[in-house]
Amino acid sequence: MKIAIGSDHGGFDFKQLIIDRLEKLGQDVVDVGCYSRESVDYPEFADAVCAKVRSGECERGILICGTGIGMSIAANRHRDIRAALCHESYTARMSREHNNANVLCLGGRVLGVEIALEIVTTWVQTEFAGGRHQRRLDMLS
Ligand SMILES: O=C(CO)[C@H](O)[C@H](O)[C@H](O)COP(=O)(O)O
Repeated sequence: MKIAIGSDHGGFDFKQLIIDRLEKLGQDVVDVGCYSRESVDYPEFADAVCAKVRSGECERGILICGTGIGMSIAANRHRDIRAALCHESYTARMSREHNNANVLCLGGRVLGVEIALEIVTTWVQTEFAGGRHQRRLDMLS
């Protein structure tokens, strides 16, 4: 699967670790930045990742900022983007099974590295369950 990933400075350190994990899982990663710890503005990177998902170039996206909140607010402003801010694996699994989340948001300043990598692994490996959940998603659009 092709996954777009982006962060601001608050998520920059996690981004490379997550890219490494995604590549180990056999995923194809498109990194839209940022590329240093210099202060930047999260909406720019949320927009870049969401554009790649909406265009179909990437199947899913991952966004990391300090808390994950700014990225999730920004991502969910885009039509057809279902962004899930996750702090543990159960929510990450449900965001895929029930919500067909196509963007995962994480907080680089609030999560431990191992928890973040576990969330990413679960989210990437979980499929949408469909059925009654599709009916509910249809109601959103
Ligand atoms: O948007 C956020 C919070 O909702 C992100 O966590 C940002 O990373 C954070 O606001 C950046 O803060 P900074 O003081 O400019 O480093």
